[in-house]
Amino acid sequence: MDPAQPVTSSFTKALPKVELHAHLSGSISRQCLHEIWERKRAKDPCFPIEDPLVLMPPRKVDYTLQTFFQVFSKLIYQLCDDLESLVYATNSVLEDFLNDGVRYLELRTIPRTSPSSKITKEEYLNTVLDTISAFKSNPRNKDLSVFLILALDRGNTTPTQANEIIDLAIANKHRGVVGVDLCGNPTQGDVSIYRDAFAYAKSHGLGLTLHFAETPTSGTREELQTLLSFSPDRLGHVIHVPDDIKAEIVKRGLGLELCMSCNVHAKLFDGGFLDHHFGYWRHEECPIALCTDDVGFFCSPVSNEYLLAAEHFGVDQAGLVKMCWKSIDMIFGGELEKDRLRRVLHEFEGSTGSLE
Ligand SMILES: CNc1ncnc2c1ncn2[C@@H]1O[C@H](COP(=O)(O)O)[C@@H](O)[C@H]1O
Repeated sequence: MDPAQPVTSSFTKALPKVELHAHLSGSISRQCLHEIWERKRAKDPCFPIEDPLVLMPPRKVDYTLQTFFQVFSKLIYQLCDDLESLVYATNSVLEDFLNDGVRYLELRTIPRTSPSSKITKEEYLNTVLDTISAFKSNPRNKDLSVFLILALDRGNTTPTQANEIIDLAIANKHRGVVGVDLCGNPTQGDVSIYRDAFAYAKSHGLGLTLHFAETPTSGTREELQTLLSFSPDRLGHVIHVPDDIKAEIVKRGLGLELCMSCNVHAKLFDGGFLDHHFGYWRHEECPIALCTDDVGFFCSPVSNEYLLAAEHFGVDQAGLVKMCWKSIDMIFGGELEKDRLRRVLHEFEGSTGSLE
């Protein structure tokens, strides 16, 4: 590898990447949503939802928190409210990550009933897991390992429901559920009510990742101290963090899932790419995985997130590869997967001359 060579999109696409922070429903491409819509429309000409390509025009990425969460309830969940559409969408998401050069994926999703209550949480989860399993068994997809994280929707999940989701996660560990997450609208809910649920998850060997300091209101010292008291393994977003809490994160060496395009386009802080806190965290010891969050909204695949790190922060080829080496330590998928990824990255390092 020659650090003097510029970082190109073919380099970041070929770079063997891990994607650790991707919400299933937010990762569905507009084209895929459109195809699901067409199928529904063919079956029922009165299907009341407008074409996703009209509701989410091709280059639109400026989804702020005011509009963002509504798109799930008013569009995506209405389209993926039956098992056939869920399978179609999940396959499409997996293929998109594979085609972007992702070699290890931890997809996350909130087990949910469909708006029309045609699906139970168990059916939802079984369908996603069956789809992942069928995808993995196809030799064409052998380069991508896929695992699942179950998420709790803060503000919309009672402690009892949280425990039920953790029960589902524990019961499906053998099928590839590796962790749990706390997500949802960061302006809602009291995170302290999930203490017991997360302790229960950890006691069964599940990894714990938390959406952390996404907005100033969810970045209060009280909330962040509560979240850190759950002993998370990784943190997502990590935007509005006071200095003493930053120091604690560094002391613990927590893995950071940073989502540049999401944070900039959703205006989760004032400023552009150059002001993104990747610029701060990249100089700390914590491992970083650049992630997409919701590529269906922000239209920046993982390879582009690595390209942005090069363009805006001057990270060279060697720097990006080093980040990928460190990000392997963050995965919840176990030592065999870590070994596999190290082999893949090693091979990549040996072959990069041909990419330049
Ligand atoms: C700004 N980024 C974000 N912050 C917080 N929560 C987010 C999110 N992006 C997505 N979600 C959460 O994930 C769900 C969609 O995926 P699943 O239906 O579970 O697969 C959304 O409803 C939201 O609760």
